[in-house]
Amino acid sequence: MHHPGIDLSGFLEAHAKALARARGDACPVLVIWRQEIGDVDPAGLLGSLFAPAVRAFTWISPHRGVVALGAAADFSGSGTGRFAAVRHGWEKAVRSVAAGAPGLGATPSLVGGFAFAPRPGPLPEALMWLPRVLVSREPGRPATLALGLCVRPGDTGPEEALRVAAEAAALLSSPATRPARPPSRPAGTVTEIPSGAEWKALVARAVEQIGRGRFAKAVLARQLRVSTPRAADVPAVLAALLDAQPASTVFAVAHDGHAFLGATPERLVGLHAGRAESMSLAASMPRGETPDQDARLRAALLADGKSRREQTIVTAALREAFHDVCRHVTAAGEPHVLDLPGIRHLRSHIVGEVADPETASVLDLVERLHPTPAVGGHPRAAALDWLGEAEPFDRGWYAGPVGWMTDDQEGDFAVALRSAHLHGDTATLYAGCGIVAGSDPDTELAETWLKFRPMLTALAVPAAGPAVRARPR
Ligand SMILES: C=C(O[C@H]1C=CC=C(C(=O)O)[C@@H]1O)C(=O)O
Repeated sequence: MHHPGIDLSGFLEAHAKALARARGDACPVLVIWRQEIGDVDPAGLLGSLFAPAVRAFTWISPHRGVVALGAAADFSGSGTGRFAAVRHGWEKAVRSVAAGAPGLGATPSLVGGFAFAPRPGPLPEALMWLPRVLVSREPGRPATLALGLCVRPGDTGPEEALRVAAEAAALLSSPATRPARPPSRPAGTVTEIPSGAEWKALVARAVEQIGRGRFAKAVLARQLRVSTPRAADVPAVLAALLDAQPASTVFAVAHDGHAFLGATPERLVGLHAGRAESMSLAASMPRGETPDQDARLRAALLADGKSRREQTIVTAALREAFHDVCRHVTAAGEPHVLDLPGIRHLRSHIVGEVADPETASVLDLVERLHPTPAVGGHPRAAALDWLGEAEPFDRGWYAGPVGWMTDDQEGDFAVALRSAHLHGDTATLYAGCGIVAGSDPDTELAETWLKFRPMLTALAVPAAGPAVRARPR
């Protein structure tokens, strides 16, 4: 890996100006220093990112890699206003930011995400932050480095800036090798919450509620709690996910001794140069064992009326939300099949131009879209109400928005699916299934195992055990 050194004098100059301003105005000033650093692969830095008690972030999609270390300033919020609170907090902060290299302003500044529901859990219900060190790269372009720092009126000199620069230098000079996969180890105990039988009964209850007209679709989730002999190695799990799921977005948030990570195929929304993009992803089918069987299952998914209805509900909701804030909305009526290792889904794209790019914020789009009927249900309120009664756990950050944004309120958020929450020696995995009229409890239960499997494999939990062996259809 070859990269130009950090422009320390430029960063220190920006810091000195910010310090003068902080003293003059008697209030803190944020500094963001950006520069191009050439040929640096964010995924190659994962091995040095996840030290205990350090805030860290990863978001690596086929179109952008972002890794970040430490936090210079947090932006949070609570309750139903949490998205707007982060948006306004960041808007206000940006007005007084002292930024170097403004030409690189379209690169990520804030990273983080949101819990599924507006409720605090082990991780906050909303947490976006300005990292101390952020490396970002789009394929075919040089990587950029962003250094973040909060300068306070009482600061005496550049010590903190020098520490940030040293953290960046240490990260960039870390060996650019992906960590080795962890050796397979005994699973310890695996607990299903709720049990397979109980969850199937809930699926049947959802179908009954649908029959009574309470809602048309609800995405019912369950947990797998895996306790392992020792804490999982986050970089190794991420490396395994990157290897196995190249078409997905591999993400991780480490905060306060908790890590939440996964490899999701679903993009919630991206806003770039005034163009908003989302996807309608729903309905699942396993991959075949042979090319012939695989082709048959693929055709069966496209032809399956129940699957098509399940996905159409998502497309319609996205289209409606896009029409509220965008013009020239295009949403393909016919879905494509997204083939992933072990599983496939129906997918279609929704694109629009935001009506007012000057005032648009990706967080406004996130707020409007989340939770889509791919993870909540339809109608939204009725489905969420029932899920709140039915699911015997809090979803935490599972199925919530996780991503990044720029100084200009553009950015990209994925839906945190195929994910796990790691704390100590416990990994809590999540999987949910869209239930509509005609859903079959046995098939849905088998589908949860298809969705758990990539994370179980990445955690090196042996694929034995009666439940893990269960195969659908
Ligand atoms: C809710 C999940 O998947 C969603 C995305 C694609 C297909 C889905 C399904 O077939 O039910 C779900 O709507 C999950 O993976 O936990």
